[in-house]
Amino acid sequence: MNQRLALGTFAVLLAVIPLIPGMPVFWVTLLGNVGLAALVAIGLVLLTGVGGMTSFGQAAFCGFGAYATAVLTATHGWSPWQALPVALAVSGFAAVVLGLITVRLSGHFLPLGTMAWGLSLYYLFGKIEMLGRHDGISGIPPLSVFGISLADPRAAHYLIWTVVIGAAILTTHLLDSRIGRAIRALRRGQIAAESFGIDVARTKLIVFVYAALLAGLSGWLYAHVQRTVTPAPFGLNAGIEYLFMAVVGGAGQIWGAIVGAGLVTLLKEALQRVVPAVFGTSVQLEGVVFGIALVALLQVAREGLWPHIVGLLPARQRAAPKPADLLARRAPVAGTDSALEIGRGEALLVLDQARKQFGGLVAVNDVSFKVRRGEIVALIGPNGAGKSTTFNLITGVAALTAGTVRYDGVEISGTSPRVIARHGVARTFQHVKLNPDMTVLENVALGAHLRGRAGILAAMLRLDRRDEARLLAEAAHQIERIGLGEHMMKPAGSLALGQQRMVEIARALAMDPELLLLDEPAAGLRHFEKTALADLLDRLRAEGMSVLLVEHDMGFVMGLTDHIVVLDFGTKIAEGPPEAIKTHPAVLEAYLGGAA
Ligand SMILES: Nc1ncnc2c1ncn2[C@@H]1O[C@H](COP(=O)(O)OP(=O)(O)OP(=O)(O)O)[C@@H](O)[C@H]1O
Repeated sequence: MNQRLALGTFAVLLAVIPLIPGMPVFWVTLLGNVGLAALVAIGLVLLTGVGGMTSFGQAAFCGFGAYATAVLTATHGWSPWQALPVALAVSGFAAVVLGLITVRLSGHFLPLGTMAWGLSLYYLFGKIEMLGRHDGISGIPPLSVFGISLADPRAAHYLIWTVVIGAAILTTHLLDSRIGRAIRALRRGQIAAESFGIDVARTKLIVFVYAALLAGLSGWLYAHVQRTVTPAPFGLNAGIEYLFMAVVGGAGQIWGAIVGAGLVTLLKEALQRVVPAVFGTSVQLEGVVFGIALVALLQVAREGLWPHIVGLLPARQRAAPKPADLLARRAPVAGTDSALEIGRGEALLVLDQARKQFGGLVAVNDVSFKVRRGEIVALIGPNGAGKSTTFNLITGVAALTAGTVRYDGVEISGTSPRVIARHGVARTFQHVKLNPDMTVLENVALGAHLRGRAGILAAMLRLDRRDEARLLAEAAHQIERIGLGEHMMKPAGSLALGQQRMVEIARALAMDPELLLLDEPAAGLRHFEKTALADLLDRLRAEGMSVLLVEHDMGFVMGLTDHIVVLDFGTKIAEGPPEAIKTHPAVLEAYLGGAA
């Protein structure tokens, strides 16, 4: 039984349950509640488990959806289906407003921020006259589909679960796409993601709104199933429960959200029956036992339940794409290699009196140099000389205190890493910044992000497959190029450090850059790997690419580069061809001190 069959079996079970003779309506209603909660939890998995943004306030978005449809249908006589787009728009708009404020928060301020609006919106719902204050709104009409009323929970069950399974499938598709990779990069590799042209703030907002829309949809369904809304189900407590569902199911697992929703809902229900029977009704211990049970569960299954469930299923039948198949789909990139030939020898990158101060420390002291087209330039100097800071000034990671950086005649100082990436500047990092849980192929495909077009809707509806195949083919080509083809489908975190550095180079090449910035590319590489890297850079230069590298391995630098710039204490002390630098007195003094 493969996973698709498992899903099919699950769907059939769901379809059959209401038809079982004698099945109490109560159980069908409970299953519907699981579905409604699962819808919110799917959004939370994307937001928290995948995107790394913890939200305690998700229940409030259910409230927006539920109250919007309650007002429109119960008070103004709209049909539920007419009210649906408005309910979603209200939830989405609230998410944009709250998201613009919240997603920029980092660390513990983000969850605290979500708690703050979770609490305040709950009180707001209970204060507004139009929303019926704490009594809420009743008399909400039931849903009907093609004239069939869904007032009976058994009928509503089918709609709820069709929506849940549909949402899970669409969200799974979304994650397996160009935008999905960008979302997955949010958790660990934000600086790297920006350096490859991914708009991190926008991507965070997209995820935030997506999760809120699912919550709003759940709220809309809830209102028409319950037929009455009050503030209680949309408060902070409910927000915490949704978060539990997402985490218990398996924080990064879309299908785990359904498992988590089922477990938490059923556990709560069971405890409400069992605990009073054991301890009596005078002490309300259900909440305490519920909390202890969930904490104990998370101790046993730290990654949530879904990985354990998947472990019980037979291995995934869908084979990983074969590198050769991927490569076969690679289309030649229009106007790259030949375009690089144009203007060889002209200045491409120009630093003019670039300066960076950290308080009183001058890390980069009015440094000027050029990188010409088709040239490999090395930036060398003792530890703390200012090399990485200079890289950060060029790539927009750090802002200049004074001076300018021009790229291809355009001033790029003061612009963001994303904009600089769009100019055709790709980089690697001194401390490797890969997403260890993503495969090598996916990591490298992140580098090709700007070369793809498909948006979020295309990804969800699987209309992006041609675009996706092209990006993966390009990534596969670059991985083959650096000699790591056999590792393509492994998690990047499982590779040796030297190999991870090479993967970063492949990722940078996947961007199809004109200028490649490499921060200590040979660090951690074995001798034969350094030789292979030097050969690769030599070939890239022959193709017309420009390279600026920071490197401590002098043998590597002297044998490869055309031009060397030497920094010491932030100041340029020499520049010239390798032969001149080897014997330059100031360089010998800086590296060897008085012994020179
Ligand atoms: N964010 C920062 N805040 C304060 N000081 C910093 C910051 N970043 C770098 N520095 C300081 O600036 C100086 C230059 O650091 P930088 O990392 O650019 O040197 P480097 O030549 O790359 O060194 P290494 O070869 O050891 O990586 C150092 O004195 C460093 O401590």
